[in-house]
Amino acid sequence: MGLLVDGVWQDRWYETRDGRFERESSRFRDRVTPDGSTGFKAEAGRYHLYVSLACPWAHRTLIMRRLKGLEDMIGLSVVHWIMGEQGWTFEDGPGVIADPEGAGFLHQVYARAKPDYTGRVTVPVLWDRQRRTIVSNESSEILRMLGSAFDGVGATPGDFTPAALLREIDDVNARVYDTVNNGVYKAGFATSQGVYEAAVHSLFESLDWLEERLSRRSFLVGERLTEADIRLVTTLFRFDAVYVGHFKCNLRRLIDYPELWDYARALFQTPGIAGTVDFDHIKGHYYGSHPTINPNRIVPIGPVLDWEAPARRRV
Ligand SMILES: N[C@@H](CCC(=O)N[C@@H](CS)C(=O)NCC(=O)O)C(=O)O
Repeated sequence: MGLLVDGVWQDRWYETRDGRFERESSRFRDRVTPDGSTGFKAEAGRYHLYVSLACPWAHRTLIMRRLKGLEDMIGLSVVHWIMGEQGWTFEDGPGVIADPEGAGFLHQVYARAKPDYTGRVTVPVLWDRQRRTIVSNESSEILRMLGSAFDGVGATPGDFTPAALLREIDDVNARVYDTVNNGVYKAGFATSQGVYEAAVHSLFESLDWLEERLSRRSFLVGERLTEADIRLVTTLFRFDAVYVGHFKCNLRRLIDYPELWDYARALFQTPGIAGTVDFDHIKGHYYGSHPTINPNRIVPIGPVLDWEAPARRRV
């Protein structure tokens, strides 16, 4: 694990300030648009997505690529689940899909885009084959692009951010991002008791709030699947397998929340989504890549969860 400094890889663990993990903001923030006014026009075959199947941020973009039927239009590379001294790699293994240009490490893809890049080397990455650069490495923005930019060139119809619901989607996303998606990391990477406890309390207050919300409705916003659901569920998929144990988010498990558990299964069973979930990469990554938390890298066998058990909700 490390980062690039002026294009040179340095092996370094996350630094915390007062015991607090602070997520660095993404550096590549361009946009693909239907008309190409940003310099990145939506075209079939032009873009390539780099993901880790372990990573909840990358997972959202993979789900959107699937739901919008973009698999033939946007290429895919999948890194190895272990993030070691060289960061993400393309070392061969089940489920790994190599870089089409033969990079061994993801940091080489970043350096290809910007030879003097300084910053963390994260997934997901949306790569432009034509301009040979990174369009974006910010999952929330890649998600929006995949959700609509390719509609004029053959994407599957379906709007996951309808204008009438956008304000509410953004509001739910903001709380879910801070306390749930990133909340589990704040708890897991905390290096002081107080910081850990505060993160866990905020996380479970939000899960209680989501449980209550889902007792009155099938999905987070409106009576349909929206981007807000896609953003929440990647954390729920990982919750009992990883966050309860490895990140010590153990006040309750996902399966202790009847509505959230039903909701997570309904999304899992939505055509196409189960194929994006890889519990071997998920467990192998977290338990194997964080030596300060799990120095012996032993991967627990359980929990045994029945993701195929019928859900009351239907997407
Ligand atoms: N804000 C970014 C965060 C992405 C992120 O942190 N990804 C993690 C994997 S779950 C990563 O690649 N970390 C490598 C590192 O921080 O060095 C996004 O949402 O796209």
